[in-house]
Amino acid sequence: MSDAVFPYRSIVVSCQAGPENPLHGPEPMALMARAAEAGGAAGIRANGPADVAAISAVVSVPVLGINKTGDRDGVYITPTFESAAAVVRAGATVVALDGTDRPRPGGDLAELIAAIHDRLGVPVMADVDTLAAGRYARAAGADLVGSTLSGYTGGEPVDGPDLALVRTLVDELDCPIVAEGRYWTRDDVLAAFDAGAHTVVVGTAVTNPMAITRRLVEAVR
Ligand SMILES: CC(=O)N[C@H](C=O)[C@@H](O)[C@H](O)[C@H](O)COP(=O)(O)O
Repeated sequence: MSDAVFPYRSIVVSCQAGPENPLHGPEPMALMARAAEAGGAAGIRANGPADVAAISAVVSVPVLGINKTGDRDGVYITPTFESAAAVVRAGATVVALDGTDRPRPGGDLAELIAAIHDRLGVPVMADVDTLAAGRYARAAGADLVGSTLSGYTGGEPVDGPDLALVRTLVDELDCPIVAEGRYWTRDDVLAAFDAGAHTVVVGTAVTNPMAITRRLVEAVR
């Protein structure tokens, strides 16, 4: 398997903190990113132009930019060309976006990906929830496909990573597959690579002390 944006079998760390998190803001996220890079992360996933700019200024690994906007019930991860352009202007060298076939504010997925390729000159990772969405996104021109949205587009909350989806995406699609979403342990990560993942993105388990603490506190209740 060739390197594609990230080296084969690498860990990318997602450095994101919402407004409810005391670590919210570009400076804490830039420190998180530096720590992740020092620990061996091959890339950083980050949300919004301010965080992407702060992180891009202090790390030398690729920054996978997203731009979350709009209603969480619909397409909110980099839904439009402008949202993608803003994170590329801020320093992202690859863009991730919602690759599902749900209605999207910016129009057709294939047109959006083509515009990002042609006008911004960066590769695109499609965040998907199912094999059908993975096929749709790859046909629309996505360079990488990730399992990011599995468990987040309806239905019951899911516990643990969706390794089955990673496996089927690897089997069915002719592009690197990124395992993302609820990876917490070394075993989780190794299982993703065993399933054929090219890269694993880990967020909460590395960069969200609030969630890590809550998990431990709840375990001993
Ligand atoms: C569904 C959605 O919006 N996922 C987001 C995508 O950028 C982030 O909130 C996640 O933290 C990221 O995918 C990493 O996943 P985890 O934090 O589980 O390791």
